[in-house]
Amino acid sequence: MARYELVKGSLALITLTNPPVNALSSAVRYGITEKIKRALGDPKVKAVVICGENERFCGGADIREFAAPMRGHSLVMLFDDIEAGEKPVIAAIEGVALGGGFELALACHYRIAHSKARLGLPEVTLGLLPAAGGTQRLPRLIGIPAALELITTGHHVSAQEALKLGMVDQITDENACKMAVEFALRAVAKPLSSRRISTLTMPCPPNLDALFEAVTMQVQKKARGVMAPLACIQAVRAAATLPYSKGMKRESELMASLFSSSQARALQYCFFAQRTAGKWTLPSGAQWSNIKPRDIRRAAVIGLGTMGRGIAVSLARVGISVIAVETEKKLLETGRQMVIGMLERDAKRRGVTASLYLLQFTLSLQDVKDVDIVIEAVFEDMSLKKRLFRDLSKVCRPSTLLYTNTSGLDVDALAGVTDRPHMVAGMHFFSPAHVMKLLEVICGPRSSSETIATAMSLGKRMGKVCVAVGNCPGFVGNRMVKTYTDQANFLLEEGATPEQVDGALEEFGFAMGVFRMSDLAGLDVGWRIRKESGLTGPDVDPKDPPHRRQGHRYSPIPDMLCEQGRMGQKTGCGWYVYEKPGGTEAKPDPLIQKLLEGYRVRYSIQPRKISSQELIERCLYVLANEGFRVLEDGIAVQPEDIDVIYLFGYGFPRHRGGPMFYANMVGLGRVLDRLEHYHHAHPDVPHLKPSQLLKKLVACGSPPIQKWKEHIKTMHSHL
Ligand SMILES: CC/C=C\C=C\CC(=O)SCCNC(=O)CCNC(=O)[C@H](O)C(C)(C)COP(=O)(O)OP(=O)(O)OC[C@H]1O[C@@H](n2cnc3c(N)ncnc32)[C@H](O)[C@@H]1OP(=O)(O)O
Repeated sequence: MARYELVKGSLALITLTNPPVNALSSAVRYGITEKIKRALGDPKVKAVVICGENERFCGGADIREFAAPMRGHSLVMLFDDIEAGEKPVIAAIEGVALGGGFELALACHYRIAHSKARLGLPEVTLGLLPAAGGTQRLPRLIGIPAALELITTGHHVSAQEALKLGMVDQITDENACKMAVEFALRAVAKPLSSRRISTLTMPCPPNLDALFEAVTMQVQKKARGVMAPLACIQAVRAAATLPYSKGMKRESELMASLFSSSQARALQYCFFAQRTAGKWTLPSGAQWSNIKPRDIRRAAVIGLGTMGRGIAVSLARVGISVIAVETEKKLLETGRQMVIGMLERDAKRRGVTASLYLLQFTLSLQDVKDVDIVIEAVFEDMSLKKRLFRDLSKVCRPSTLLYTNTSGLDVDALAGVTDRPHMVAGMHFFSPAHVMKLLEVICGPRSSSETIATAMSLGKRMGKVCVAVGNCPGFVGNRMVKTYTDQANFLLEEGATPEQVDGALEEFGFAMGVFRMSDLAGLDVGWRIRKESGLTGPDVDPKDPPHRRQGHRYSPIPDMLCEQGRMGQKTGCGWYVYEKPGGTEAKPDPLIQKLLEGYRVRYSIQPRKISSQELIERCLYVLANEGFRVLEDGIAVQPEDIDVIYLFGYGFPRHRGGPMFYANMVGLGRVLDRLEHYHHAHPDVPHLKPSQLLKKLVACGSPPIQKWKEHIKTMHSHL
């Protein structure tokens, strides 16, 4: 796990050998400890270089080992030994030096980095803090403000930034290891005392209290209820106010309070869930590792509304040429200006040149005949989309893949009108498409493995987190979210206010509660969908009373708001009132209170005080319950896929892990009990009825989430 070589007769080269990222597993820690002892004890050795195999220094501690208490060799002791040693030790950083990997580099006397390397202390993103001296050494090296920023955000920095901040001593475009060897031989004669970071005097700014207070407020605002960033601040404060050894003790105590916390477990689950979701499998046996995606160079985007523009930008900024099609000159010109503006702003932010030459705008569908793929992003109207897909069949060359950006319509119905149903699938982007990370790739029953592989690979190229899902109304995300918003509406009927429901959800960790979010997105979006599905408007069965549809409970309150022109932020009022149309500061609206009171009187509903616990349970357990149905219906393959969709597409708080992980943390037995209780109280809400899979898992003793897949396997897959 660590290789030892004697180079040029007097230099020990220690190479970490734990692919793919040379994580500091217990075996690697043992390996380095042994090799360092050998090098420091060998009189022939005058200097030491530490590097990583496969041009990757080290990705930090082995996160998989965090599932159990840490055993084996201590990194803290190893790093103290390296730093205190009388021979210069040089870290040769290629690829990444992250977490424990960067702490290892901080314990060395010099750091040489390749110009493409990235460095950082991302522990906070895993619910932890850098507990191998990172919170004590980094502020001594680069100052408290810069260290606080890096440690509380977990941001990685480039080698160039690292050099500017003083995190590394040199950067090179050549092989960093070779460079470090030459450097080491020169360093032999130099004194080491000023190179031991733990002994350096802390550069303390005069307004220390104000600085820590400001950072604490910033962190609390950005990550409400999240423990790790606050613990990081306390650890850096210890570095600022205590001697090194006492600071280390504080660092270790704070780490102990985080290590087994539910937040740390959730955040580490998210790390692996994201990687698990990328490894898609289809029932045919086709999977990410055995199907070659097509190489995409030319794409067409049909429709230059909000979604189409974002998709065009996402494609062009990764070097794909885009033909954007609109039906009217005015719409085309507006779209063109918006896309160019977005690309230019994006390029300026990234310090690159906007690739405007990749864009072509046209009113003629004929112009897309030679593209590799088409992404349709027209209005959410099935007959319009079918017409377009028929036309695309005629216009496009036979090898062109066709994707729809529908947010919930039947992908197979669209495939069915084309001459190439196996080359049609869904690519459901989230708005704004050039910003939001999630891409649901919808696999229709006839979509070929290559069509799916190409969408997944293209999404990845665009920087998206891609999840392959099956074809059903709303797919995974929107199918589930309906149950959540329905509960929120029912809770209003029963006595809650929008601000109470939102308050509970925001306290739970959502950046925005359901009603604020609906005001931001526009209430008309859901209204149009409800009208199309016959839940409101002229197609409603006249025998249905306003609060029942198709035999189930229905809340007409959102429709009532739309009928009054309350479409959300854009009209200056929705569930809240805003200072002006387009305003963003939500204030409770007495008119909404009146509307709710009138509604309750009309339907003889006795309002009651509803606890935050009930608000959370009703909204979130029903969400997980639908997630279990999604799994049993074979629309998602594994709970990780659902959680990734919710983390990246719906703002589910990461420190709660996603709806399925959250249900698992609460305890499946408890979720089942509460759902039974609520379903008993509301028998006309089928979504509250516990799903078969939830019951099955509870009956099997509530296995850990990673094992649920074994209980789903026998069910029918739509993927
Ligand atoms: C007393 C306690 C003392 C010390 C405590 C130290 C705390 C830490 O060090 S916590 C770990 C901090 N490090 C990180 O957070 C880095 C996490 N990894 C990454 O950010 C990325 O993986 C990457 C290193 C930047 C590489 O990215 P990429 O090239 O895109 O590859 P991936 O697909 O992400 O990863 C490949 C493969 O490696 C697995 N992996 C990555 N890092 C770790 C790790 N630190 N521990 C265990 N496994 C790791 C990752 O899951 C992938 O595995 P698959 O099986 O292929 O999914």
